[in-house]
Amino acid sequence: MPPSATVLEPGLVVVRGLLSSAEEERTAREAWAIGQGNGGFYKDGALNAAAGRGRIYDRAERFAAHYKATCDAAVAEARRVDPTMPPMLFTHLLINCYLTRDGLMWHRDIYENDGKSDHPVVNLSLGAACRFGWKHERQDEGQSVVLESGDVLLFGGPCRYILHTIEEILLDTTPPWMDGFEPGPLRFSFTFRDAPEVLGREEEFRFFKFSADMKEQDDFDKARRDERAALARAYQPPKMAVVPATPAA
Ligand SMILES: O=C(O)CCC(=O)C(=O)O
Ligand SMILES: [Fe+2]
Repeated sequence: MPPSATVLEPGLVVVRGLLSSAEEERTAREAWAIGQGNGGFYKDGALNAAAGRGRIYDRAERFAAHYKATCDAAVAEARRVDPTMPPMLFTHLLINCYLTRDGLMWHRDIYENDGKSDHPVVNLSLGAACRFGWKHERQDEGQSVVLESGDVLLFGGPCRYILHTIEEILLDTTPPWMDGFEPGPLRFSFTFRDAPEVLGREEEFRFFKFSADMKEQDDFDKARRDERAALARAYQPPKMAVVPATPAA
């Protein structure tokens, strides 16, 4: 099946059908295996990020070459359909493993380990589907999209700093290959990031919990509001040019 891309809005694109189901299964099994070891999804016998979620964050070179190939193919496809989507260079991978229905709270990817530019965050889903919500401002009504196994969501350019949430993991919506999956139904997300600033400092971000950092989220929102207010104050309506009517000959 050739990949197909949908532009949800400029800077926000879903690419579907990049991986075969054999590739999806292989990647999920590989991620589950990496997650059991040192530097995996667990710390002191418990999942390391939340009650139902474990995470791995490390530099790109730690992972097999097919991750970069998938990321690059998704970026190329998204840029083909959306000219506002910037390029990106994959430097770090965050793998989230969700074992319960619990998703992830509203947040913006504003931290150093998320990357500091408008280059897209590239997010591959495998296993159980999820409902992904997004909006630009806190007071906006959110929109949502279901991400299924194999879907790649990219947010960059004008959407790089959107507010987003994983509303729910749909544990009963799994691809056929997950029927035989040893730990049972679960969701993986593989988030590819262009974050050259943190190369060599991966240890600092291994157990990062953004729920503890909501002040930074609030500060970011306030800075946005202030910036928009300043732009609105500085705005001068364009002067209308008065063109004299040409007298009829
Ligand atoms: O799991 C996902 O798909 C989203 C992860 C996410 O938003 C994040 O880690 O910042
Ligand atoms: Fe995020």
